[in-house]
Amino acid sequence: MAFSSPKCPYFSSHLAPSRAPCGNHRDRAFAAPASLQSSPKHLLTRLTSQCKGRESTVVCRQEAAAASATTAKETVLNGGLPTIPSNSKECRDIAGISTGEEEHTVSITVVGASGDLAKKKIFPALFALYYEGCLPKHFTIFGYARSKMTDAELRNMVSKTLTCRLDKRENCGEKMDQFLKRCFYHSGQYNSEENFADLDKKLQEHEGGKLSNRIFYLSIPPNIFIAVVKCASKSASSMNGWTRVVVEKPFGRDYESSAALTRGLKEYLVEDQIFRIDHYLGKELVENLSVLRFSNLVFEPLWSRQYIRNVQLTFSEDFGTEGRGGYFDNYGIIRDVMQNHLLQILALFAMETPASLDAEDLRNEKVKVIRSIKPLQLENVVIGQYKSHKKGGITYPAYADDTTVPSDSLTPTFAAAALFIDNARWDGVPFLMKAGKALHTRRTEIRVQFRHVPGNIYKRSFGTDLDQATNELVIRVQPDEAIYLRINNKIPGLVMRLDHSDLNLHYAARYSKEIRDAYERLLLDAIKGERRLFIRSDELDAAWELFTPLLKELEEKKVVPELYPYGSRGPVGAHYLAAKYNVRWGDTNASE
Ligand SMILES: NC(=O)C1=CN([C@@H]2O[C@H](COP(=O)(O)OP(=O)(O)OC[C@H]3O[C@@H](n4cnc5c(N)ncnc54)[C@H](OP(=O)(O)O)[C@@H]3O)[C@@H](O)[C@H]2O)C=CC1
Ligand SMILES: O=C1O[C@H](COP(=O)(O)O)[C@@H](O)[C@H](O)[C@H]1O
Repeated sequence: MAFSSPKCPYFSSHLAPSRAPCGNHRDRAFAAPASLQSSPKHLLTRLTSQCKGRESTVVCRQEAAAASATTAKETVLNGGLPTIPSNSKECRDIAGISTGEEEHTVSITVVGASGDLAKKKIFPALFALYYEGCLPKHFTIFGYARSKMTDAELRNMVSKTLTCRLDKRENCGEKMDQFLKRCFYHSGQYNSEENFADLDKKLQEHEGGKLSNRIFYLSIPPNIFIAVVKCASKSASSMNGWTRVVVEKPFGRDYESSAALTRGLKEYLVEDQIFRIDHYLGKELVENLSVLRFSNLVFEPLWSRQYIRNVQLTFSEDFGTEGRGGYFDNYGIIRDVMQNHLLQILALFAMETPASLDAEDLRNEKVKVIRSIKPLQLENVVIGQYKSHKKGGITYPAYADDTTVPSDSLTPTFAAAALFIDNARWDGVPFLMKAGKALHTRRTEIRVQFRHVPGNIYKRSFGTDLDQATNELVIRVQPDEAIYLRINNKIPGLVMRLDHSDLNLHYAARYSKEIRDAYERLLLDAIKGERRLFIRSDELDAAWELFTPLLKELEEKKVVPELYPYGSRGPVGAHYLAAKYNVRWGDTNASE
């Protein structure tokens, strides 16, 4: 069975039944009539000739597939495999592509292969999957970009960023060579159907007439997403298997541009083919959030306004936007981190229990809770921008010192916000978000501060500051992944003195395994067709609906960000904001 390699446990173990790909067959736009499945080459010729010259090749292909489906009653199109009921073993196999290894191929085209993300994340993640035996037997990776490069040059470029697992290094060099032999390059324009048709020919050669499944990973600036999707769908989509498109953020810069992007994508794709990446969803501890909540009796009953005083979601980086100023100045930290990464974490934290782990059930709950968030008020938001700072003989630059940033830029590099969820579970509980660049440390965490113990008989032992004595649950997403619960205990001895201690699940101590990069998990899921960790379009709409009015107000009123020194803890305003809701940021304690 393909993909059920004994070395790669992920296909069998955590593959939640995925109804979407089998239940509604929405991948049809790029699929093939079953009657023709036995002869992909024949199919290719037929469909191409039928659709040639038609205004919408995609629609033409859909029609061809639909017509064939009515004649061949037992037909199905996702991957050209037989119809099977939702949630069945076979359905999972289709989602996981684990049918006859010899008959199918997966081709992954990294569009924008010459770029930073491709080099830094995508190729290394693909190699890590290969190294673990998680890619199918017949796979091919193509880099696509305008830069002129030979296959050898691509391989040379890619080889510089591949690394071996710390915990498994055997045969690494050999594996790298084998992996690189499966990587190819095709140079082309992003808006040229002809260039994509040439790519298609090369892909077909590699597929060798086998059932073809294709992923296009759009690692390019968003203004060219639609041109690429149009060309890829018209000229290089699979004729007899599935075609999926992985889309990188940013998905627009406000509600309108995001909706326009979605509309543009949906001219050529159906929703189930679109895999919008928010790489924070692929982070180990973000995925673990639901496990923590829903599989531990000790937490779920406490997960509400009754016991939780506030929730803090913080993202901080100890470096600025150097080298990315041009991109960043058009977006700012609210769009770059809050509207996506932190909001997604909030949604997972605060949602109701999904009916199942099915992607649609989970995403339904996330959408619901995002929609329940009260409109963001300007007075509940603080923005900042880092300024130059000299420390230890080094001068750290101001954001506006970047030559690609206008010197009078008002773009926030820091933001803090208080959000409130208008539902029975969370009424009145402040969810405080804080995200910033060029701060004193790099850390992402979720911090839950519980209420005071009512009528606490030990209150005298805590002095006047009862907040110091409340329990805190911290999920440290990165670095040094950990989940710890702060409790009160007696200091051993004959006198009654209390202390705070942490019950600590420290991943490095508990597990010898390296934590996987988020892109590995997400790429694997895209190959399997597992959509749980990808953003659905209505989720995206809800996220933009929440943030767009605030962003517009900030821009229209030209709100001036509070300056904070590079390497500091950010603007003081963030503390006043928290204090307004009787909250103290937990990450500002000296011990943190
Ligand atoms: N880099 C990162 O860490 C992250 C990136 N992202 C997103 O991922 C995507 C890719 O990021 P990244 O690799 O940094 O981007 P790059 O700016 O490096 O662009 C990728 C490739 O796209 C082509 N390209 C760049 N600008 C243009 C343009 N104006 N018109 C046409 N083609 C262009 C270039 O290839 P060529 O000239 O060879 O065609 C370039 O190598 C972007 O959407 C980005 O926002 C998201 C999260 C993190
Ligand atoms: O999406 C983004 O994320 C990175 C941070 O990602 P991480 O995995 O390194 O934590 C951030 O630096 C960047 O500004 C943003 O676009």
